Amino acid sequence: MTQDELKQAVARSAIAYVEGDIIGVGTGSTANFFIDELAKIKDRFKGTVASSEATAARLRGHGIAVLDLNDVAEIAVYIDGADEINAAGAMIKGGGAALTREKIVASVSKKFVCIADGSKLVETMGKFPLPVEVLPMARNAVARQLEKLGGQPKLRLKAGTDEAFVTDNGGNILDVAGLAITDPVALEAQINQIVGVIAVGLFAARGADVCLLGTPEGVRTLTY
Ligand SMILES: O=C(CO)[C@H](O)[C@H](O)COP(=O)(O)O
Repeated sequence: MTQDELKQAVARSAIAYVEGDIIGVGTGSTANFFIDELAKIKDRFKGTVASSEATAARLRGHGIAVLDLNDVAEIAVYIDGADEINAAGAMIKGGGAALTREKIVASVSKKFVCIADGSKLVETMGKFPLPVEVLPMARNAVARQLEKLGGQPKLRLKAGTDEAFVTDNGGNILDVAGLAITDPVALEAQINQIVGVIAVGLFAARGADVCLLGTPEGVRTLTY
């Protein structure tokens, strides 16, 4: 099976977790497969809250309503991919640059269902460089603080240019290599304290409740 077929399989399995009137929807290639599956059952719910402009556009393209989070009191379930996930359900996210809105939508959702191909399950997180969204004026100051934590931050660039990538929120992203994340909850709290950080792509204090992991033998369900 290809990685895309594994992603498609978990996206299909995630439909069983759809509940409530409003669905929280993540960002990335796995989330895109999920959106395509969600479109098939769009008469079963009222609308969605999207974690990025790209996700909102794909949902609207399927004729699915996208609501402003300010108009939503409660989300029963948030479904999203991950760049890495560990045995406790802590994740690295943000490869697709949507970490801040993903964290916000996840924080108001009762259940977080992570959908990922099997390659994302790791023992110790940090091989995937940790994305940190920062205010542009603070990016060098934050980078120096991240170096003190043992990381090697690198400014994410717009593909094919040497200009800084700009997120949906007007932020920049530092991708931090070289961190062996043995205590994800503590590191998340520590990075959140750095002035100029908008959000860190460590989802540990609020990790996944369920992970649907695509493997060649079928979809494995991990619960936390
Ligand atoms: O956090 C994310 C976007 O900000 C994605 O969930 C993460 O990058 C995984 O992406 P993909 O499903 O394409 O492997």
